[in-house]
Amino acid sequence: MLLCAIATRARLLGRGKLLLPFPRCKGIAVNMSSSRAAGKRLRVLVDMDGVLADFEGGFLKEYRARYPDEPFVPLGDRRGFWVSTQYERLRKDLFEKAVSIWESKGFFMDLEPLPGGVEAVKEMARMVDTDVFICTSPIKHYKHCPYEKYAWVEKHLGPDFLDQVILTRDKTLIAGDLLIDDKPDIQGVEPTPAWEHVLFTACHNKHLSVAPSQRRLLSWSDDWRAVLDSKRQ
Ligand SMILES: Cc1cn([C@H]2C[C@H](OP(=O)(O)O)[C@@H](CO)O2)c(=O)[nH]c1=O
Ligand SMILES: [Mg+2]
Repeated sequence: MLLCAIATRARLLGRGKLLLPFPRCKGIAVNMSSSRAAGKRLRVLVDMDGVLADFEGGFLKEYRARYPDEPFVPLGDRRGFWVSTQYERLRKDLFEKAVSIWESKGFFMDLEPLPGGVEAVKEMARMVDTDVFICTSPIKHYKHCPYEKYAWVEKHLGPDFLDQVILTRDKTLIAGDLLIDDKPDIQGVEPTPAWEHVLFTACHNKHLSVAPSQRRLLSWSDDWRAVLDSKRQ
């Protein structure tokens, strides 16, 4: 109630900031950035690995360079989200070899952008009434990955985009209208996340039949603009 009263009396400033009109509150900006508070802004959460950055391609290239004599899984034969699980099935000790690749310095930093992803995110960010966040999970071996994820965003999307990075191991806690993510099952402590999960097609999930209610984006050439528009009021 009080917040409502404050909000109605406040002057709206640019992107979701309210400047209180009361003399004693002069100059105090209250963050009203949530799409709910602003009324009609769309909030899009975009995953990083497998959606913007080519984790699978980068992994296979590095694995083959480091272990040229070991068996490997061609991208066309990938099944299941976790690379290490499939490698372990191939031969038990390949689990550790696979893990050693993404725990190495430079792995996340050097991932190539997936076609069209960076351009799509930049375009989304320019759309009216649209907020875009990169929502990505760091691996638990934290020595390089969190730093390199930020560095990747700075390199490919620019330093201003660093404000849009959300690092979390539990994406169900993040509120948004859409989550574009290549992981088929996104679970966490929140049983009913705010977002609709749009499954981004990747080599490991393309054979899965998804629930009729779940939407897919086949690639960044697919009609992601229509998916966003469908969520606007
Ligand atoms: C181990 C592993 C991680 N990842 C990605 C997912 C997470 O990033 P993202 O949330 O950006 O998709 C990150 C940590 O698990 O690495 C895979 O995509 N496949 C894997 O097999
Ligand atoms: Mg991913």
